Amino acid sequence: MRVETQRVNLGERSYDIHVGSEILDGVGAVCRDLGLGRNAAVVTNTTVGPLYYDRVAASLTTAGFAPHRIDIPDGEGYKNSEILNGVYDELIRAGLTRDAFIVALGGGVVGDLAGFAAATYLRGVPFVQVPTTLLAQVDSSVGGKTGINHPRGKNLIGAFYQPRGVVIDVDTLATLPEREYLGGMAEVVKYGAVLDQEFFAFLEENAARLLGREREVLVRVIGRSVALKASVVEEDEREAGLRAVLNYGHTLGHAVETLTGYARFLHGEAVAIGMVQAATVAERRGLCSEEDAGRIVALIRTLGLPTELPEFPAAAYREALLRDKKSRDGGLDFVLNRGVGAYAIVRLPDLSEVLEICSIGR
Ligand SMILES: NC(=O)c1ccc[n+]([C@@H]2O[C@H](COP(=O)([O-])OP(=O)(O)OC[C@H]3O[C@@H](n4cnc5c(N)ncnc54)[C@H](O)[C@@H]3O)[C@@H](O)[C@H]2O)c1
Ligand SMILES: O=C(O)C(=O)C[C@@H](O)[C@H](O)[C@H](O)COP(=O)(O)O
Ligand SMILES: [Zn+2]
Repeated sequence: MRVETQRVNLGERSYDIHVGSEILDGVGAVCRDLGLGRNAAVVTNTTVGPLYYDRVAASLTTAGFAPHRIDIPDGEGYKNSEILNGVYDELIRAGLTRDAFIVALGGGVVGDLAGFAAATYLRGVPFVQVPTTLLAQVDSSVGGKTGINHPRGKNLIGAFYQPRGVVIDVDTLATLPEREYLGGMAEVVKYGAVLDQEFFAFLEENAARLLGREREVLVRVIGRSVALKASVVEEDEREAGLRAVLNYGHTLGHAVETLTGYARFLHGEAVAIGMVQAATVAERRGLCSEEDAGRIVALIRTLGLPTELPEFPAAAYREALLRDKKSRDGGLDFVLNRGVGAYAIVRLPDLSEVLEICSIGR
């Protein structure tokens, strides 16, 4: 199969995203072409490591690198400062100096945490993303948002730090559990819902093929998703404005994740719930017809994702929402869909409207 390469144009921080089949064995060659130093810390987790570490390590060794394996425990609940400190300990124990680099091999949790370790270890070493979940392939491996959660809120500690390259082997999705695969679909729906009407229609028409994980359709969907994300990041790398569009569904989604202790819903599931609520708010505000809001909800349902907000007191939602990074002065910028395939970022001076429309606290 062909390998498609897309460039993320960010001046001296530009990099390539390679998407294809059987390209895990090419990670070493990509790192060599980037001119990276000899020592590579491969951060992975206790699930992905046993599946894919050996292949990545072999390709690094063949390309002349010395790989060091660092395993973290598996789960969103471990995207925290304690585990991050453990990674620093391992980097120091291995004696890795500034000419070393980090390879993040895994899903978004590994990518975010390893990326933040790379941003901060010795004030910054290069890193390469090798995402192995659908979510990480279409979203978290691209764009340079790295970080960890805080018990009071999602991704509250982090840095913008771009990878030097991204290697996406779609074959790794063959071992991904169904629920995780569907969770990744939520971020795919997000791109269509607010950025690309044609892509949204393609997803509607090809939902069955996507559910069947057909490789051809997956390569196309991953390719379009990263292209859409790259175009947003190129315009607004540090989320001064436009990039907030990638947070569609996340304001309530993050609140749901925090309130449920990162245990009940996957990130993508929480985003799916948040998108349903955002479409409802958009409809009530006259930004979107009932039909278009219905299409968004229907696609989310077809892809087997949840739509119902879990019950918590309004005060709990209010507190969680105000911790959103788009919040200031008691209000927040809320990303809404304008029909299907376009967006509006609306300033909500207080949260009562959202709480009322979403029937929170009733
Ligand atoms: N930085 C960003 O721009 C960005 C974007 C979206 C999401 N995120 C973050 O990403 C995280 C969610 O990422 P995720 O959905 O990838 O979750 P995850 O990293 O927890 O991975 C999901 C599960 O799949 C397993 N897994 C990974 N690859 C596998 C494979 N190929 N085969 C079998 N099992 C595999 C993992 O071990 C884990 O159990 C959240 O923390 C979210 O905040 C970040
Ligand atoms: O890349 C972005 O920008 C995003 O918002 C992508 C989101 O899917 C992702 O979940 C991100 O980590 C959310 O970031 P946050 O700044 O809202 O914590
Ligand atoms: Zn997300």
